[in-house]
Amino acid sequence: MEIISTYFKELSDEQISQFKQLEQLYALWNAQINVISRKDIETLYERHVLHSLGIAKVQPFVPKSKVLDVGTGGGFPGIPLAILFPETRFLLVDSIGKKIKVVQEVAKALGLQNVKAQHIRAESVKGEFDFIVSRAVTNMDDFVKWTRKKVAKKQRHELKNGILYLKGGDLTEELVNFPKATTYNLSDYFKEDFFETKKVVHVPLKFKP
Ligand SMILES: C[S@@+](CC[C@H](N)C(=O)[O-])C[C@H]1O[C@@H](n2cnc3c(N)ncnc32)[C@H](O)[C@@H]1O
Repeated sequence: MEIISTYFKELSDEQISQFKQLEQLYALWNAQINVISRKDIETLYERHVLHSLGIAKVQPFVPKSKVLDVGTGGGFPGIPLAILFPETRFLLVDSIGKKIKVVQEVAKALGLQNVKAQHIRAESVKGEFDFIVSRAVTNMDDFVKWTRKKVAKKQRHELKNGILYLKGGDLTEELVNFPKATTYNLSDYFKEDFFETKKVVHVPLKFKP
């Protein structure tokens, strides 16, 4: 847990308590429904929580903004971001119902009022969002097809509305169709080896009615 307060120094007592509770909650739920690999539970704070919060280093969310997490699995990156940004509204979706059940239980146990979790395929989600976040779901071509009509018109952040995707490795080929994409290295923010190849990709998307 210390790793989180090292990189995020302004946490309230409530946020610290919520981050602390994650270890127990995921140990409990992961034993019933495998949402993260068993060995990853030991590195939960580095590889799941801090990794998710990499998005916040690239673009902090402002109050009243709306964020969609596509293919959230057990709640990553959506749950850590929802703790960090209690005034942003998060919709976490996944096509597997039992994973959404875990997300709902975790959000309830933490008392997160700003999280809704829905069992639905990304393609069927209705609504408009400032940003669509994700990790480990699909390639950028498909992801853009799923999400391009879900971007809000009103611009409230420094970065243009669109996608903030946690990815790793060499993305040259994957991003060839997205000349406006910008890649941010998480190693610029976090010193742990795990982040050496990890990135946040920002793809601005125009509002489409
Ligand atoms: C590898 S897991 C990643 C989970 C989580 N984002 C993480 O990083 O821990 C991929 C998740 O995407 C979900 N998924 C795949 N295609 C989807 C779609 N079209 N709509 C919603 N969820 C989808 C899967 O059910 C699965 O839970």
